[in-house]
Amino acid sequence: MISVKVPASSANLGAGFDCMGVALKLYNIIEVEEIEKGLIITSSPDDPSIAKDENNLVFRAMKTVFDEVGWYPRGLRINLINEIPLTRGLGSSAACISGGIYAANLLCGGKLSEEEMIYLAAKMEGHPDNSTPAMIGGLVFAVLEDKKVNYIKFVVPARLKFAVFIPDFQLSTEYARNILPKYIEFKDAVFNIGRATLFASAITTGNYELLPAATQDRLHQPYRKKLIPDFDKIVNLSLEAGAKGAFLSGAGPSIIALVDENYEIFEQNVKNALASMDLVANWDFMILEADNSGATVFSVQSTSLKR
Ligand SMILES: Nc1ncnc2c1ncn2[C@@H]1O[C@H](COP(=O)(O)OP(=O)(O)O)[C@@H](O)[C@H]1O
Ligand SMILES: N[C@@H](CCOP(=O)(O)O)C(=O)O
Repeated sequence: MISVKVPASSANLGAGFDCMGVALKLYNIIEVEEIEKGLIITSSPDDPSIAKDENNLVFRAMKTVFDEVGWYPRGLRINLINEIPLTRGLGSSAACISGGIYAANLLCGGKLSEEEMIYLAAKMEGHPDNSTPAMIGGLVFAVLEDKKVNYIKFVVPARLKFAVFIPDFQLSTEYARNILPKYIEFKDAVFNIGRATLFASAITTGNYELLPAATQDRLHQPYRKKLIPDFDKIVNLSLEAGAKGAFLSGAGPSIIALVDENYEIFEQNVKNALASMDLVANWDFMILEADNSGATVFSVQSTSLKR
């Protein structure tokens, strides 16, 4: 059996719609093994929205690898141990896709290169901003091209923390993409290019004072925040408590605030405020570090059946 550990991820990071994302230290584990025949899928905690047949996202990701390399297991057992909350903007689907591709590649003897896996994952997800950090870790700047992903991975220092606010309701990425406008104004495109460029420079040079300005967005948040009660309240709370920027995580509904080494004071202030605020949803709160490793093998026992 092969066990693969794959991180959550937060995409967009403010202005970098579909091209920036970071892996986070919150993990799903995918255990796979070749069996004589059939497909057995188990999941814990169990969730009715997780398919247990060929529609399962991890299985579908694995199948893209088998189709690509022309090797198929006789049968397959998949066990999913999930820590990443579903449909909350923390890359649960990217974790399934990148982790499934990574596990399938191990099962078939490592026929695909890392670049090929990154491309297959981004193609399946439709954008590379979650799938690439889920695969290789770090904070990634990535563009999906015709046949490859062009990307740069930045190894995130431990002093930068990610304060994650997770509400008790879901928002599917598909839905949150469909409500975006087909066209945007030229000035909004200019606004975002400036902020995304500033973010890339500020984060890689450690100029965190620029992050509140660099994480502003006009491409997706103005439209999506209407679907997220409390969005402005949580963002303002974070900024008042000293965050270096606060924004929607991926398509939402989770919100992320960037915090530096003063995170313990930030954490205390936020927890106190959350307890007394009048909010529509219940918001879970946790402080995470970036994961700089991506999908990794947890353990390998025997891999596939003898042929
Ligand atoms: N652990 C899992 N196992 C199987 N499918 C999953 C798992 N996690 C997420 N999914 C699939 O991904 C969907 C959520 O994807 P999406 O709407 O993109 O949200 P997210 O922001 O969490 O990636 C779920 O409805 C489910 O179909
Ligand atoms: N760039 C995408 C990112 C979606 O991330 P998810 O974690 O919400 O699936 C978008 O904003 O649609």
